[in-house]
Parts: sequence; C-alpha cells; structure tokens
Amino acid sequence: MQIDPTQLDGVFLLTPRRFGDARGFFAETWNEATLREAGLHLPHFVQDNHSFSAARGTVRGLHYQAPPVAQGKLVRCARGRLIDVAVDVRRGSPTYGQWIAEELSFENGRQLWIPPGFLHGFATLEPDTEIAYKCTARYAPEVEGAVHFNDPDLAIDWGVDLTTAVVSPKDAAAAAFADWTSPFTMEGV
Ligand SMILES: Cc1cn([C@H]2C[C@H](O)[C@@H](COP(=O)(O)OP(=O)(O)O[C@H]3O[C@@H](C)C(=O)[C@@H](O)[C@H]3O)O2)c(=O)[nH]c1=O
Repeated sequence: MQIDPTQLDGVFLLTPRRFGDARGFFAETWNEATLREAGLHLPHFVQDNHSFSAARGTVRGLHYQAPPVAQGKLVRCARGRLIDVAVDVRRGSPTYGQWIAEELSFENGRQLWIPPGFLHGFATLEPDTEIAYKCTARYAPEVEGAVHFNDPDLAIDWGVDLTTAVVSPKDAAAAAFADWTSPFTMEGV
C-alpha cells in the first residue's frame, strides 16, 4: 500500500498494490495491520457504503455529520471515474475552507482517507460510476448537513459542467459556505 500525504493535514491518498495475472488483478483495499506498520492509524470503521450514479456529471455533496457522530471516510471508486473532494472545515485549522480534488477511478485504484472535520463530495466523470467507502461512524440523518457544492467562496473545480449536473433536491438546496457554521474544531471531531 502506497501512502501519500495531500496538501491538507490528515488527508491521505492510499494506493493499494495490485497483483495482476491472466485473470485480472487482486488487491487488498483495506488492511489495518499494513497501514499501522506504515504509520497510519485509522479509526475503527463501522459502516460500508456503496452508491451508483448513472450519469456523468452527477454531483453528491458536500456532506458531513456533526460530532459526536462525525464520520471519517475511506473512499474508492469501484467502477468508472470520479473526482473526490474534501474541504477542511475544522475551525482553527490553518487550511480552513481549503479543498482538495483527487481523481479516483477503477483504473488507478486510488483511495482517499478523509478524517472527521471535512466536508465530502464527489462528481462522476463517466456514466455508470460506483463509489465505495468505509465510515468510522454510523449513518445519523438527524445530524447530517450539507454545504452547496457550487459555492462561490469555495470555488471547487469538480471537472464537470455544473449547469447540467445531476444533483439531489437536498444538495440543490444546501447552505452557502458563508452562512454556515462549522460544528468541527481541531480537537473536537
Ligand atoms: C448516507 C446514507 C443514506 N441512506 C439513505 C437515505 C436516503 O433515503 C438514501 C440516499 O441518501 P443521500 O441522498 O443522503 O445519499 P448521498 O447523497 O449519496 O449521500 C452520501 O454522499 C456522500 C458524498 C457522502 O459523503 C456520504 O456520507 C453520504 O452523505 O439513502 C442510508 O440509509 N444510509 C446512509 O448511510
């Protein structure tokens, strides 16, 4: 497993080793001991999610759950190609409001570790794209929230035409970043 830091402290790109043969490949997508030996101690995961998006240009996000059920997410693309986005919303963080956008695909096998304290979203770059992610806390709809994906202050480059993006009604009605108060601090996530 290759582990690469990103510009945001605590967010890592993980690239599992693929063992190719005549049948295709095999890869370990998650191995607690291997990561610990490499110095990356991820919290305990309690839920695995899988979603499918039919159209290119589907955008889901920017989502979070508030503490004490904030979620860390280990994200990968099982089919197709997507841009995965993490926004640092830890109050007091030197990179508060900054984001990273990483391409994850079936082809490149890369995974993004996003700890609690970040907004998460993604845009599909191909039709029939599947995302799979492990979460460190259970689904808690009573404390979930969203910031608008096309927020002018965040100005995220999703890699797709946002005027024709496929979004949920919930995401279309999400708050502006400037009107939103983050429930996260550097310590309390
Ligand atoms: C997220 C989630 C949704 N659901 C249900 C609620 C709803 O009926 C249906 C679709 O939910 P949503 O519209 O919230 O799905 P979606 O927009 O795909 O939400 C997800 O987006 C990405 C970016 C994330 O980071 C995730 O944490 C999650 O927020 O699935 C669960 O049962 N468990 C879950 O963990």
